[in-house]
This record gives sequence, C-alpha cells and structure tokens, in this order.
Amino acid sequence: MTSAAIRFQDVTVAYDRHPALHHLTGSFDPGSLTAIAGPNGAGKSTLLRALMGELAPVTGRIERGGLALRDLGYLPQAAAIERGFPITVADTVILGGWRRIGSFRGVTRALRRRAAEALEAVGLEGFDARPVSALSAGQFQRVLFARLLVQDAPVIVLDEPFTAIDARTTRDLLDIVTRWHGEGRTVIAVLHDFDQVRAHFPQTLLLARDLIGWGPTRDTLTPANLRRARAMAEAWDESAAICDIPPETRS
Ligand SMILES: Nc1ncnc2c1ncn2[C@@H]1O[C@H](COP(=O)(O)OP(=O)(O)OP(=O)(O)O)[C@@H](O)[C@H]1O
Repeated sequence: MTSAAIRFQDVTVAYDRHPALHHLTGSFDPGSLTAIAGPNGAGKSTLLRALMGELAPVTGRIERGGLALRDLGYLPQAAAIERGFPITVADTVILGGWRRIGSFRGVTRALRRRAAEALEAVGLEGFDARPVSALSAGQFQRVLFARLLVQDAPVIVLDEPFTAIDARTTRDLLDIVTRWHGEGRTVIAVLHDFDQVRAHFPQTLLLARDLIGWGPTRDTLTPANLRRARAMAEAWDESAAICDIPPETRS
C-alpha cells in the first residue's frame, strides 16, 4: 500500500526548550507493524505528534515516504480527544471519509454505506444515531477504529489504543490492526503492554527520549534494553537545557 519508508533523520522535538525526543534516526519500512514502547515521559506521544505534523522538530527532519499528512490515519491518546460535542456515532465515522467528501459532492450514499459497514466491523451495528458523548470509553474507541476503517489510509498511527479498554474489545481491535498489517498498510502504535507487543508486533522502537533499540521485537525488548530504558527514565532531569539546538530555532 505504501512504497517508501517513513524516515526520521536526527529528529529532536522539544517543549519550552526541554527535549522530549532526542536525535532520533531510523525508519519505518512500508507495510511494517511497529510498537513504540518506553517508560512514561519517554517521548512516545511526542514522536507520533511530530510524525503527524503537530509538532515541528527543532533538529533534523521527517520524511513521510512521499505521503501527505492527510494520508496518515491518526488515533490520538484518549485523554487528548474532546468528546463533548453534539455529534452522532454515524457522523463521527463519516468524518473519516472527509478526503472523499470533496467540497461539492457532500456525503454520498456510498460513504454512508461504508460508515455503516465499518460500524458493523467494530461490533457497533445499530449505534448510528447515538451521540458520542453517551458512549463508554471502549465503545468510543471502537467508533474511532471505525472512522479509521473509513479513512482507509495507507499509514495508521495509534497512541495507546488499548489503554482502559477491556480484554474483549482489545482482542477485536487487535484483529483490525492485524488485518491492516495484512493489507500492507504501515501501522505504528504506542503500547505499554509488552506481552501484547511480543504477541502481535513484529517490530519495536524502544524509546527513553533517546533511542534504545529499533528492530525485530525479540531483539529490542530484551531485559538489558528494558533496564537501560528504566535507568535513563530515572536519570531524567526535566529542566535539562537543550543540547545543540541552534539558537535561532529555540522557542
Ligand atoms: N504539551 C507539553 N508541554 C510541555 N511538556 C510536555 C508536553 N507534552 C509532553 N511534555 C513532556 O515531554 C516529555 C515526553 O512526553 P510524552 O507525552 O511524549 O511521553 P510518553 O512517552 O508518550 O509518555 P506516557 O507513556 O506517559 O504517555 C515528558 O517529560 C512530558 O512532560
């Protein structure tokens, strides 16, 4: 589905001059299924937000394999999603098809049908008219997966998609992730459950602001690497100044 890798070349991302991701270099191969793991505060969400163009690197660059940002399907962390608006489940899922809606054509019957099929695929048939504010966390996560199904993007980026989600829903959503991988999409997911990573994700990027390891999961999630990641997290100095960021790019 994608032909070129997504490349990070010496990427540093900082908040208020404090680096949250430090000189990251490496690439996600087309069609790869990669977990991003690491302790709290390791820079995992920051990496995804930079990939999605929400944060600009202060050093280095990100190549998105020739894709535009709209070709990346993104599921942010649940805490970052506002779901107080008065919008129905069906309309939320249809929004995944905005690239196809176009300015004149409006929402086609085909798109409505696609949204209904996506809701069925995530086990939410019949939920169309419900307001999203009336859903449980797990149901809402299923809606967001349905929206990604409608978006049909070649690259899918998920931030802690199974946090606070029950085992049954996690299994169903993991099946969708596996299907995306089988279809040749590139899938990148931040995860905290190492057993889940070992069972379902062939590649892992282990981060502790600095890169600890990136490659086959069995070579990356080793006891030695996990110890190193933990030790680096314990040693963090939240107020450390930025290293070698050129003064003109400092905020
Ligand atoms: N908007 C922000 N403003 C200032 N600092 C931030 C902001 N977002 C994140 N940070 C800091 O950047 C660092 C990395 O945060 P990030 O959310 O990327 O980590 P994470 O690995 O996703 O953590 P978690 O596992 O807890 O979700 C942390 O020290 C965090 O406090």
